[in-house]
Amino acid sequence: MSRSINLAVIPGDGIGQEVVAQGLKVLSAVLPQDVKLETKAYDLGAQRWHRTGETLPDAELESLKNHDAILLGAIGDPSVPSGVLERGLLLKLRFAFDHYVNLRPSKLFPNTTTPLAGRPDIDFVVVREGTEGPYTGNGGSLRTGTPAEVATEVSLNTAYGVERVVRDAFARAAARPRKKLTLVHKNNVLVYAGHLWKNIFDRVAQEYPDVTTDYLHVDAATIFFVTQPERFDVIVTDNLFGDILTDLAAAVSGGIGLAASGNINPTGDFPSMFEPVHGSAPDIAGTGKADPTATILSVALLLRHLGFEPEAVRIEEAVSADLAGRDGTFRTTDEIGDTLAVRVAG
Ligand SMILES: NC(=O)C1=CN([C@@H]2O[C@H](COP(=O)(O)OP(=O)(O)OC[C@H]3O[C@@H](n4cnc5c(N)ncnc54)[C@H](O)[C@@H]3O)[C@@H](O)[C@H]2O)C=CC1
Ligand SMILES: CC(C)CC(=O)C(=O)O
Ligand SMILES: [Mg+2]
Repeated sequence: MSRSINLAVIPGDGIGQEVVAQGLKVLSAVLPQDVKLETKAYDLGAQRWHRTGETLPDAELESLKNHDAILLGAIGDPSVPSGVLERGLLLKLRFAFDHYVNLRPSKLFPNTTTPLAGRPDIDFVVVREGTEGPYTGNGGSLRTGTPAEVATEVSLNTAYGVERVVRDAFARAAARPRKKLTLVHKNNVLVYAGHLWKNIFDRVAQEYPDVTTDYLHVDAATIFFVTQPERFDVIVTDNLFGDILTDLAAAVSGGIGLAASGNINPTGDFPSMFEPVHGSAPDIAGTGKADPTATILSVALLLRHLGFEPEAVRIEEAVSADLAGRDGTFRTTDEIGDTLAVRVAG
């Protein structure tokens, strides 16, 4: 049987371009010869916007649908008004392709730095809702720019949207050895959205008697991410809380340069999109300091999603071995990519 991967690549802005180049290098190196890899690069991001004023034209959105998956670097640049690309390109993709499961695993690899005492055993996954919450653009501003300005940014939560992501999280928890699922929200204050989440969570829990469940308010969850991260196995939460918690998760488990993610469309109606958790890091773009490992681990998630499990494991093992061997000597983005490409090929 001949196998192939038809991959869309959106390098995007800042370090996005640098880390995606390394991700592709490792992807090419890990694939067996009988797998045909076709890539198509999409020129989307700040440069395109400056040139044409476009963020994500319909023709490109249509074309992106024809791929097996998307590899994205990062979107956003200080030269573009805040939100234009983040909303008009990145979130537009996540919403248009119904990426309702934003999967963000955290693992403390050997020999990596953590600010936490005692190197706790961190191995959890955040299932962040990806299409609703306060990120839908459901807001507005009155008397803009005046001292009497009023702004709203309403969090949208539908029973349909919450139930499908909660179900996905229960299924993931049931498939893991510890079988534990924590709902994180803020239902002591956000009573409407919070109770919708909690009620659906409790109802679906009845179908999973083997899964231990837990609930934490998001503020308390931040305490436990730092003091007791080993208590977490699978976490399900809304779009905003999940965004914030996963940067914190990255910071305690080796750094933002190691944090991978997948924007999954579980129904397979649209291509899923894989990207590092971090952004375009304008402060280090062009310096060679960007760690491409997060993107390379996102490539592993992409391969697993497409059914290339052995290749995904090879990348994860190569990263683990590479991190174990790091002695603190600075290596450029390219050097890390080259090393990992050699490791996965060997
Ligand atoms: N998925 C995406 O495309 C995302 C885009 N952004 C956008 O990126 C731009 C910058 O956002 P920030 O808030 O500064 O977040 P950021 O994640 O780009 O950077 C935060 C800090 O982490 C460091 N960092 C990030 N990735 C790193 C890597 N691979 N290796 C080493 N250090 C790394 C940066 O140097 C910076 O000090 C903004 O325009 C923002 O909207 C932010 C987050 C996600
Ligand atoms: C730039 C945001 C829209 C995305 C973000 O910070 C994230 O998905 O982690
Ligand atoms: Mg974020």
